[in-house]
Amino acid sequence: MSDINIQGYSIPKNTMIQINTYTIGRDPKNWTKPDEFIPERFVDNPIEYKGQHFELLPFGAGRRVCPGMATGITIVELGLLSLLYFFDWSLPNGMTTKDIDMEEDGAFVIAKKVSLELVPTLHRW
Ligand code: HEM
Repeated sequence: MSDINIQGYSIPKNTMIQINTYTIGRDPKNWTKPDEFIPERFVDNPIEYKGQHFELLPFGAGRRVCPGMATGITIVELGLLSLLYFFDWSLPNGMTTKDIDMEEDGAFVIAKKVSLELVPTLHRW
């Protein structure tokens, strides 16, 4: 370990550095309407999540990248796919999408402040 200089910032040796991937992933320089849920933004987009594109780092990057990346993606995709395939989803008590409170809460880990409540109905083909 030694002192280093990165893009004009001098960093003494033994400094602990934390990369704020939350902020990077919401940087308007990289993303249009970064706070909006627009999954289509990833269609035909060369930026992917595997740690090679620093605009999007859900699994980190480099030597300490998440070793469970493939498992994590499989669990999320399979879980989400099952929920969407087998159930139709609606909001309770006459709520509309505009009534969903998207406020976030937390510090190191961010989550929705108010839990999302949905009503699943078994889909019939
Ligand atoms: C969608 C699911 C997951 C996400 C978003 C995720 C995200 C992350 C992130 C951001 C890191 C830190 C990477 C870094 O320091 O640059 C990490 C590390 C790690 N993840 Fe995951 N992870 C997921 C699933 C999993 C699963 C399923 C496993 C194991 C079966 C796993 C095991 C680990 C381990 C052991 C580390 C520490 C690696 C190290 O420090 O060398 N993760 N993960």
